[in-house]
Amino acid sequence: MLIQELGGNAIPSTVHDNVNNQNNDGQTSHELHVFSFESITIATSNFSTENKLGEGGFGPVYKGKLPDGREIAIKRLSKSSGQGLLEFMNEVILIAKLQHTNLIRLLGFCIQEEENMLIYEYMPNKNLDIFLFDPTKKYILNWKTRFNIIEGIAQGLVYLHKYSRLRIVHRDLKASNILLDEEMNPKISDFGLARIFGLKESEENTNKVVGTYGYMSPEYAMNDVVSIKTDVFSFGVLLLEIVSGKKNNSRYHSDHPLNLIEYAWKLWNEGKDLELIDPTILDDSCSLYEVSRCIHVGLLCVQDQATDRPTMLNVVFMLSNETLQLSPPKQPVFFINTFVEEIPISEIKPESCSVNNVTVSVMTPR
Ligand SMILES: Nc1ncnc2c1ncn2[C@@H]1O[C@H](COP(=O)(O)OP(=O)(O)OP(=O)(O)O)[C@@H](O)[C@H]1O
Repeated sequence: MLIQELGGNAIPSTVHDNVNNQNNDGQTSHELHVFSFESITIATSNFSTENKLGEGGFGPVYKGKLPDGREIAIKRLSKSSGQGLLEFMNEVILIAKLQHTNLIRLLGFCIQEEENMLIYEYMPNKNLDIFLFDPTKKYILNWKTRFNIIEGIAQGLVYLHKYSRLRIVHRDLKASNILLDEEMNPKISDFGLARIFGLKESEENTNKVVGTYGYMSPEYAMNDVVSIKTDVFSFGVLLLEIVSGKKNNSRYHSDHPLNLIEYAWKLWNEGKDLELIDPTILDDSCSLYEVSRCIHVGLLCVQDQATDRPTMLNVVFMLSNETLQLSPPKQPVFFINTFVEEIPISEIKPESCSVNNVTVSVMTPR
């Protein structure tokens, strides 16, 4: 991996060592820029409010413009995130090694005294959440675009789970973590929360819990068990949200307080699954067969038992191979038993979930 220094920033030698060690593992070599704080300050007009793109659980994100005209996004990690230099460097190395058309690309990093920043390629259409759940913007997402987004996310996850050499579980997959380029192609973001798995390990208990309410699988929400099937569950929720234009952490159905998963399963079981479709996608280009198959695949992904869920590779196969017979999805039990009464979030697992995009996380050193 080639590191280029922009602007003469003072980098601790361990940073160089850590990054350079990655040269030995046979990964594709590419450039990772070290940005000076000065260059970032200029690019963001001194971190002006106009350049602020938003704020996530790890701090604010700013838009910047480099002298050559390139646009960038700067994630300014809050000092209170508990992230030390080592964790930061792990994240940098991890992300920089991941290269796939459906993953956001890390261009470099900046270290200023106690403060760490990640520099990404800029995504002009921001994220999926902004379009999907906005009554005026959702029209921009026709079915063809939505299907392309679904397929892209699935491909990105297959890469993370299977082909990236490291087995990576994202753990916080959700609509706001799907960034969109100028052509509305999806790029999965936020790998700061991902965890590297040893090749032989398939799942583990972890005391570092990060995730978002509505997207967390039962075994993760209740027992902190993480595996690639945790992401499959979140992908299933995302798929149902993309098809329906509805959020999973809301209640649907007038008589019973069903969440999106329960509602989708009920409709599917009654042979009325197409009632789930967001009416805004119903035009001539919309293949109802394709939509129906997506709902079916989504329901297979959100099954309570991790072992019942397909792998992301299977998901890609199911989405692309129309003749493949799909098994019936099992009825969701977990949500009926635990969430049907509006249990206050604080009573479920206050330290490990988020509501309305505010993620609350327990961060302990690795
Ligand atoms: N590379 C990027 N290009 C354009 N916008 C971005 C980029 N990265 C992040 N953003 C935007 O910045 C905002 C904050 O993003 P961030 O990933 O920090 O938080 P989040 O995903 O909204 O929340 P959480 O931290 O809970 O996952 C979001 O609106 C996101 O769309």
